[in-house]
Order: sequence, then structure tokens, then C-alpha cells
Amino acid sequence: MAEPPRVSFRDGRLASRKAEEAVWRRHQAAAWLQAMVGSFGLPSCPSEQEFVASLRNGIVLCKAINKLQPGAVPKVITNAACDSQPSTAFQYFENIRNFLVAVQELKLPSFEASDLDKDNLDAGTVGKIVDCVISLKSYHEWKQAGGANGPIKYMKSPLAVRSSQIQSENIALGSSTSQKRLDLAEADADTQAFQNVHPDMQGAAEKLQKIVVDCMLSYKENFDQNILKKDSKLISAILASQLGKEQELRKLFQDIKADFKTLQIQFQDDMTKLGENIQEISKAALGYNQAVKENKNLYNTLQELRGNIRVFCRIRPLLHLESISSIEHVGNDGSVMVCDPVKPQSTRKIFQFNKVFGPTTTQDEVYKETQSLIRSVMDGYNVCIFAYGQTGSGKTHTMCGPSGGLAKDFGINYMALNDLFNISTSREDVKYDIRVQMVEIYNEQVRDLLNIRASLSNGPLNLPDAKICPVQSPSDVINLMQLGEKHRASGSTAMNHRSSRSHSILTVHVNGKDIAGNVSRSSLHLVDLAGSERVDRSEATGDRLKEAQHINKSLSCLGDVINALAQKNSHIPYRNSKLTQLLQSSLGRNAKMLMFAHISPEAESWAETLGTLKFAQRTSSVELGTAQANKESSEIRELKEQVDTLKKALASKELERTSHKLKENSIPSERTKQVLDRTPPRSRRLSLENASSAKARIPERKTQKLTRSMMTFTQDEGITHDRECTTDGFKDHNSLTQVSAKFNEDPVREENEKIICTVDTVEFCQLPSDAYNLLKQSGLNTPEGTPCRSRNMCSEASCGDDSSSTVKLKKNMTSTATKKGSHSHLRKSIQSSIGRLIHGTERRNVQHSAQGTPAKITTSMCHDMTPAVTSDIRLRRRQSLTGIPPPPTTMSRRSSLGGKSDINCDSPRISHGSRERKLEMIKYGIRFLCLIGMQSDKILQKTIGIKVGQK
Ligand SMILES: Nc1ncnc2c1ncn2[C@@H]1O[C@H](COP(=O)(O)OP(=O)(O)OP(=O)(O)O)[C@@H](O)[C@H]1O
Repeated sequence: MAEPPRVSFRDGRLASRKAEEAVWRRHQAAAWLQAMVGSFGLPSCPSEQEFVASLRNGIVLCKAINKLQPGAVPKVITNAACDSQPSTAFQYFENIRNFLVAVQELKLPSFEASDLDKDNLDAGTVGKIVDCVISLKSYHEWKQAGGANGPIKYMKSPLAVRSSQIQSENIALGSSTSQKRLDLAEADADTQAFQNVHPDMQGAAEKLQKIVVDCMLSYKENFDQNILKKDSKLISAILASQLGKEQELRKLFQDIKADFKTLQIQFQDDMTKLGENIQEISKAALGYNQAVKENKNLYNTLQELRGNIRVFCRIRPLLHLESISSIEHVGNDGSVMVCDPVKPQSTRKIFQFNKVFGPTTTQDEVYKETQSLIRSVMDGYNVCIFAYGQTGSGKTHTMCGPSGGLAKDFGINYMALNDLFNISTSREDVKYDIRVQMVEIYNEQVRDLLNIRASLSNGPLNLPDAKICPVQSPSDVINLMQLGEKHRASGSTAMNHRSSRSHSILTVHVNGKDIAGNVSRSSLHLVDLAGSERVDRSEATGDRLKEAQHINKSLSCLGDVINALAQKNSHIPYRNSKLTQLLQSSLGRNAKMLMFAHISPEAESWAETLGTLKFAQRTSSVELGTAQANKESSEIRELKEQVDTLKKALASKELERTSHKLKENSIPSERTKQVLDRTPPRSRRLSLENASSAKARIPERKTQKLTRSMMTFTQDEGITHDRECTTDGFKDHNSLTQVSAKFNEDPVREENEKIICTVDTVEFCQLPSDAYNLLKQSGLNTPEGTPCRSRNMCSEASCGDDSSSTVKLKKNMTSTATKKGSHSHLRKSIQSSIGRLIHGTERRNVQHSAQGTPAKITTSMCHDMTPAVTSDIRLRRRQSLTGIPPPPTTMSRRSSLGGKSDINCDSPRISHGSRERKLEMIKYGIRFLCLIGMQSDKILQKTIGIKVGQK
């Protein structure tokens, strides 16, 4: 089946372009004709028909050529017929023929006469007519130009698209010949005609050029179609390859997609893993933070356990820039590397301290590191800060400031006191009292720097004797410090012209009391030591040599103390120098200490630098143990006061007893007199206790302990208090009775309280009746022997004569007894200790015996709480403690006291007997009271110590 002819888009475009050109040429031709012959009714852009119709009679054409070439058509028939019939083609043929002849004579393109007759005009015939007119026009223009522009040039009509011809050709020849639409024949004809007219080469070239252009155009326009038809194999090959490529691409796409999916899954896995890792890392980070915190805490704990002794090293800047420094490196971790500048090849030495301040460190930076220590003074800790180092190494600079505390750049002394004031104002609930002492130790003599005259007139003094100045503000401190500095001994040495050759000690006493009545007492020693250089280097002689020797001696004593502390010796040689003596409270296990080791970096100071660093290193190795704050709660303080009062009461009772005995024995034996004269009352008691025959019966250890306690009490406290408290001894004694009674009355009794109540009351009950009566006679509000003695005691206490102290004590004890918090523990220990002391540990093991002996305690029946103790055990213990033989065993204790027995009212009452017996009874009671006092005190101290330590 024949392929249908295809008219490409290019064909259509060419045709339209040609049509446009034809229209344009017609317009040109019409315009020229009208210009030549005048308007003859032709539109400016006539159609083919209009154009041909207007020229058909040949008149316009003849007129035009005549105008162009006058006489070219000698006779133009204008009215072919006289009648009104339209002229026929024949009638005007003459015109056309003449015109064509004239055109030919001009050698211009012409047309066939029949071309004007055709009814169905085609583009080709009309084009010929138009070409003829256009050539006339060109000839006219050429002629007008005088033929100067070379041969005549005119444009031929564009090739007519003979669509009908193409179609027919396509049908007839098939698609293979369609490319022959180029009207070569016509071109050839035109070329031939042109060559005939203008045989010159230029015209031929132009013609040729035109032909080539047309050919190319035509070829180009038919190219795609041809290729498509001719090279279908190629195209299909191309298509096949394209398909292959597409498939490849598809495969590639699939692969990429698969890869992408894998990557996506991998990415998700990675993300999940990353999330897990991040979680782990964050956990680890949290753990790390925790560990860092714990580390910090442990470090602090370690510091505390090591005894809060810190050593800072401060390096002074080089005074002369040209000097070589012995400091090689200062680490942030508290290390310092030094090397002998004279022997740079020598081994470097590294020392480790808590902190090392380089030469550029400011006073503020130094103080910041010290501040925490200063603050702990306000919390009740004793603190000692001292500056150590050779002369001119910057000790005074650190402690007082660049010019002894007078300049702006204050030292630690001023900043510390300033801080203390700031803290004291910020803590509204605590009232602080700050006092300052300033002394110097010069040639092993203490001098008061705030009261130099007194110091000079009275000679050397101890620190407590130095003037204490209350300070209210930092300006007070500055004034005092200035005064002290003025008085400080200074002199010239070869090493430092303003070297201070005395140790200066600024002591700040801080007493705090909060609204609850808790008190704290602490002291801060700020010590600027004298230079530690070697005697030979200071070139001192005479007085200066003596000064230097004293300085070195006291510094070496300080070293000894530090060494002894480092080695944990039982004996610390504080007393070897005034310096260590004064600093004793802050140079021990109960204080915080900071040492500034000062270094001069100059080469000539190498030996001293090394010495200072070694000393500082030794100091930093000291472990002092946990520092304890000097704090007391109000309750503890009151209990202590009560213990003191009891001690006083006991002491006065002792005196009373002595005087009574003296009265009774109006003529004392010579031996007794001697004893009384020689021995103070308490010592005598001690001797009695030591001589006790019962000693052998109690366990060795217990006896020693007891004896030691008594000795301590007698030696340290007893005599003094005896002197002070002679008059109101009974009053206080009475207080004890009331205290005991109060415990019994306490409605919220705990087991231990019961025990102590029992102990106190029972022991009083256990007094022999003579002693009891004697005590009563001598002013002690002892109740009559009643079955429930403690109750009576209590009721009597409330109406006693000595109301003030009684009421106070009673109140205190009530508050103590009712407070279950921190002090119930204290009370319990006191009570149980006293209980144990009196009754021994067997109390716990002793069963409530059914065999009611007469010696059984009455109060146990009253309160139903006293553990049963056999009379035997009790009597033996009492005997062992007091050294007094027990009352006759045949008597019940109740009856022995002279009271009515609640069980056996008919028990025989002991008669008053001899004076000796009475005295013995009194002695018995007093000794017991003394015992309670001492033990309470001891236990109290122990308990306080433990409590504070725990804090
Ligand atoms: N950190 C420092 N920065 C700047 N100058 C300093 C520093 N330390 C010390 N100096 C200067 O060094 C000199 C000696 O210092 P200072 O008097 O404080 O030494 P010292 O150890 O107290 O001497 P001495 O034992 O004789 O009392 C002073 O002029 C002081 O200003």
C-alpha cells in the first residue's frame, strides 16, 4: 500500500513564506504601475485575480512601457468596441502582443499572452506577469539612475509552491522522489536566460549563489523526512540502543534505589546506634559529673582527715630584671620546678603544694584561695595562717601588703578582718564579738604591740595578758595594725634594709552567739614570721647575730613541732619556744593551718629557696586529723554550768565537813592538825580514796580510771572552786537534790531516765540515817523518810529557800529532759554511765529477785521501775567506790536511813550513834555527790567531743 504523501511543517512554512513574498511583489508591481500610469482602481495589495484582471486588456502595461520607453507600443487600443459590451481578450490581444514585443526588445522577462486569459490562475503564471512588471520597474530605476550602477538587477519571483504538483508527484513517484520538489528546471531556465542577457561572471555568480541557497534551503527542508525514510534502520538501531540504554538506566535506577534503601536502613541503624551511644555518653557524662563531685567531696574529706593543713607557695617577682630566676616552671596543679641558676646542668627539683602562686599573682588572687579558711573562723574553727620564708621573700607583702598594710593593695590580714566583718553583718541570727591582739616575739620575748608601754614596764608577757582591743569596723583594724606596725621591731640587715626580725602575730578572737543561745569561740592567728635566712648570710654580728639566732631557734622549734605532728608523736614540743607556745591552739589536731612558703627567685637565694621549699614540703605532709569547731549548744553549756555548780557545791560541802569536824573535835589531835594544815580538803579526800581498802576488791582498771578522774578533778578544779564557793555550797547541793527529783517527776520518762532517777534517789536513800539527818540539819532540804522519797524531794524543791538557783536549775533540767532531740542522747549517756558506775554492768544481768531483802530499794516499789539489785552487790560496790565499810547488814537500807520502811514499818531504826559515825555518813554522801559530779563532767566532755566531731 502506497504511503500517503506527507506535507511537512517545513513545506507549509516555505509556502507561506513564498506566498508572502508574492503578495509583497504584487504590491510592488501594482504600486509601480499606478505610479507610472496613475490610479486605475487597483488596491495596494491586490490579489492574483485582481492583479491579472486589471492588466488583462494590456492598456496599463502599454502605457507603462511607453512611459518607460516612449513609443515602445506605438498604438494602444483603449476602447476596443464602440458599444457598451465589454472588450474581449481578442480585442486587447494587440495591446498584449505589442507590449510583450516591446518587453522582449528590452530583453526583460516576459510572459505568455495567454497567461492573462487563464481563468484558473496558478501562482506560477501570475508570478511571471508580476516578474515582468517588476523587471520593468527595475529597468525604470536603472534607467533613472542613468545605467551607472552596472547591469540591471531585478528580483525574480519566489519559487511557487506548486502544491498540486508536489502532491501529484508524490503520488506518482512515491516518497523517494519527493525531495525533487526543487524547481531546478525553472532555475535552470532562469539561469540560462540570465546568462544570455548578462554573460558576465558576477551575474552568474550571483545567480549561482541564489540557486545554491535555494537548493540548500530546499534540501534542508526535506532533510528530516528523507532521513527518517531512508535510515529507518539507523533510527531503529538508535531507538534500540536508546531502549537498551533506557533499560540500563532502569537497571541502574533500580540498583541505585536498592542501594538507597540499604543506605537508608543503614542510616537508620546508625542513627539508632548513635542515639544509644549518645545516651551512653550522656550517662557516662552524668556519671563523670557524679564522679567529679564525689572526687571533690573525697578530696575535701581527705583534706579534712589530713587535718586541714595546707601549704601555698608564693614566688616573689625578680627585683632586678637582669637576674636569672631559679624557678623553671609553675604548674596549675600546685607543682613548682626549680633549678640552681648557677648550675643549669644540675637536676631539676619538683615540689608539690596545694597551690603555687607565680610572680604575677595579685593580692586578691592569693586571698581568694585563703578565704574559705577565714570563713571557717566564723564557724568556730581555730585557724592559723603564717608566712614563712627568707628575708625579703615577700612575707610582709602577703600578710600586710606592699608597705606594711598602709597602701591600697592590702594583705591577708586586712582582707581577712574585713571579710570577718562582712560575714558578721550578713549573719543576722548570730551576734559576733571580734577582738584583736597583736604581739611580736622578739628575742624570745613576747611584746604587746598594741600596748607597748605596758609591755616594756611589765616585761615579757603571755598572749592572754596582751591587750585585747574590740574592733567594730575595718577602719578600727587599720588603725590598730598601723599602731602595731609602728611598734614592731625593725632594723637593717645586709639582706633587707627594712627586714623585720621579729615574729609578728595578729590574733583575732571571734565569739559568736546565736539566737538559740549556742555559742562559738574561735581564734585566727595571722603570723608574719621573721626571715628564715642563714645567720652567716645575714652578716650579722652582736645584737643582730643574737636576733638571728633567736629567730632561727624559734623557727627550728616550729619545724620540730611540725615534724612531731607529721610523725604523730605523742609528745609535741610546743613549749620549746615562745612562738610554738603561742600558736599551740592553732598548730595541732584541732585546728586548720595554712602556711605560705615565700620564695625569692634570685640565683643568690638558691640555698634559702631550697630550704624553704623542703620545709614547706615537710609541713604539707603533716596529717592533723579533722579539725573541730569550738561550738556549744545552749543546752550543753547549761549542763556544763550545772556540773560546775555541782562541783562547787561538793567543794563547799567538803569545807563544811572539815570545819564541822574541827568544831566537833574541839581539841584535835596533833596528827589531824598536821594533816589539815598540809593537805587541802580535796587532796585529802583523794588520799582517802587511794588508801581505800576496797580498792583491791574492784577490778584494777576500773580503780585506776576512777582514781585518775578524781585526781584530775582535785588537782585542776577542786582547790580553786573550794576557795570560791564556800558560802553557797549547800544551796547548790540542794539543787542536785532537786534535779534528781525533777528527773523522777518527768512524765515522759525513758528507761535510762528511770535508772538515773533511781540512782540519784536511791543513793540518797541509801545514806545511813545519821548522815541523812545530819544533812537535813545542816540545811539540805532532805525530806523525812517516806516510802516515796523522790516525790517528797521534788515537792520540797519547789518551796525551797534558795529559789533562784533552784528554779533555774529545775527549769534547765526540765527543758533538757523534755527535749528528745540531740540532748536526750547526751542525757542518756550521762545517766546510763552514772548508773553503770554505781550499779555496775551486772544490773542488766540481775534478775528481779523474789527474795525481797531489806536492802531492796524503796523507790523501785514506788515507780515500779527500779531493777532489782541485791543488797550484797550494791553494798560491795558502794564500799569499793567510797572505801567506807557498809552499814550493818542486818538492817534494811530503809531503816538504816532512819525513815519508815514502807514494807516493814517495824524495822528497827538505827540510833544516832557516835560523832564518828555521823561524820562517816556525811563523808559517804559527799563522796557520792562528788563522784556524780566528776563522772557527769567527764561523760559530758566526751559526749560533746563526739557530737562536734560528727559535725
Ligand atoms: N608578690 C610581690 N609582688 C611585688 N613585690 C613584692 C612581692 N613580694 C615582695 N615584694 C617586694 O619585695 C620586697 C621585700 O618584701 P617583704 O618586705 O614583704 O619581704 P619579707 O619577707 O617580709 O622580708 P622580712 O623578712 O625582712 O620582713 C618589698 O619591696 C616588696 O614590696
